[in-house]
Amino acid sequence: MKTEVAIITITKVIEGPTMTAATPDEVDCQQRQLVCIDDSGYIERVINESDDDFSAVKRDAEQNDRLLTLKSNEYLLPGFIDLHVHAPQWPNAGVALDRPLNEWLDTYTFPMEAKYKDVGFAKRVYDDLVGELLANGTTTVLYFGSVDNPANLELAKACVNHNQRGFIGKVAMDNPDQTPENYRDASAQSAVDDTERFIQQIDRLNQTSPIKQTAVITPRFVPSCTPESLKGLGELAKKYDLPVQSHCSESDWENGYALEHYHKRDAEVLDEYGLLTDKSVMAHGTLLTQADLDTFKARGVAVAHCPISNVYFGNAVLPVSKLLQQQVKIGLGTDISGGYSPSIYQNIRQAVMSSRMLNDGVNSELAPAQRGTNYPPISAKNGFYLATVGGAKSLHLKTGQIKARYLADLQVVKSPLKSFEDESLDQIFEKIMYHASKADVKQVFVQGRLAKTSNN
Ligand SMILES: O=c1[nH]c(=O)c2nc[nH]c2[nH]1
Repeated sequence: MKTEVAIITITKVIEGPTMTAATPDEVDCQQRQLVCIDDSGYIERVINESDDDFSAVKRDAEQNDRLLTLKSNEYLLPGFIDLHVHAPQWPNAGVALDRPLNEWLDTYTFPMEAKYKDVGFAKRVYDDLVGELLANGTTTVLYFGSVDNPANLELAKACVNHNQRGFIGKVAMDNPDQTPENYRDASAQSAVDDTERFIQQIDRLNQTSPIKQTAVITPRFVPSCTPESLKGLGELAKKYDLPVQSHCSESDWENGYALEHYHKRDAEVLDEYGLLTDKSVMAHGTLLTQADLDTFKARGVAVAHCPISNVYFGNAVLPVSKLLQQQVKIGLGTDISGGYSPSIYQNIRQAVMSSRMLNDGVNSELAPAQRGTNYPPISAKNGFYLATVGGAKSLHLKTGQIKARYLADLQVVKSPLKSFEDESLDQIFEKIMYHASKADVKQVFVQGRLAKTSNN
């Protein structure tokens, strides 16, 4: 019997220095590699300068016009994965962050999200947002949409048009006590039915889109849902084996709501309704207890750490090093617009800074030994790991690293600062983490497809 041999065609070869997380604490930096990308958008091989066929592969790519050689101050990194974005809140980025969470939601956020009944408005905002996130080096995003499906479908189409991998949720919020009349699901049943309809719409969209989009079961959070919608959504998650996203233990007010209304922690409520699975991503978690973390670990639930947003609404600092040490899945999220910045670089920096304050403590009236906590601060390398490998593991994606058989989700980044003397790749890596902005992200590839380019 003849065995079929799949013929792999290399469509692009990128030559240059690479930086990819190897472990939470180590970044593998290489001075010169060839990253060979195949026609299905996967990295087929990574070739070192010392490998026998380095020159031959480079020559062949050059002759066939497939070689991209990075400029002398450019570096190839994996694209970032943003685990928490509220797409409809993009026009509000940076607005009213001094208000408490419940007031911010009622006064600014829900009224903005209600505007997405206007599909034309949705189209304009989502086109801009998806382009902006890609321009910042973000290749995969876990999005909260809004209540209204026509707008959510526009978000999915914007991802397809811009070549971004989107995980997108129709937001379910049917509790009349905690949601405004003009912006809520009419009933628990309609919240569940509309979620199922959105799953089918995404399936249809995927039949013609090269980069697949994924529908996500999205109960907004315990306060805005009724037990009936939580139950129905848990059943849908099981029926379709889909990812789930929500907010969990995100602030004193929200934490208190579950305790007062259910006499349970919100993690327990979500778990009871089948919403904590190994495909669940829970945003914030600043107030998770050890028992909650044990549940997350047992179920395989991931935390979307949103360090900028947590400064405003979190009421505490998430002990990232504790989660890493306990091997609870964790990645990074910008939380537009609870977080004002669409840049994962900025969130890496804030994650490091918040962790240092958690370790040191903040009250100068206390003696040093009483002031802080025992959770070690995290490093820029830890932050980079969360933004790449952590996100990929949370979404079960083979991406986030520059490795054979991984998706070619990549960003070309220019070193933001001049070098005045010889610097190690490790030093350059740290300077990129601390200084890079959108202007330094020169090209972005998602599944091998060019999604951003800039000529300067
Ligand atoms: O930061 C947040 N942004 C939101 O939109 C939201 N909804 C519930 N809880 C939330 N937290």
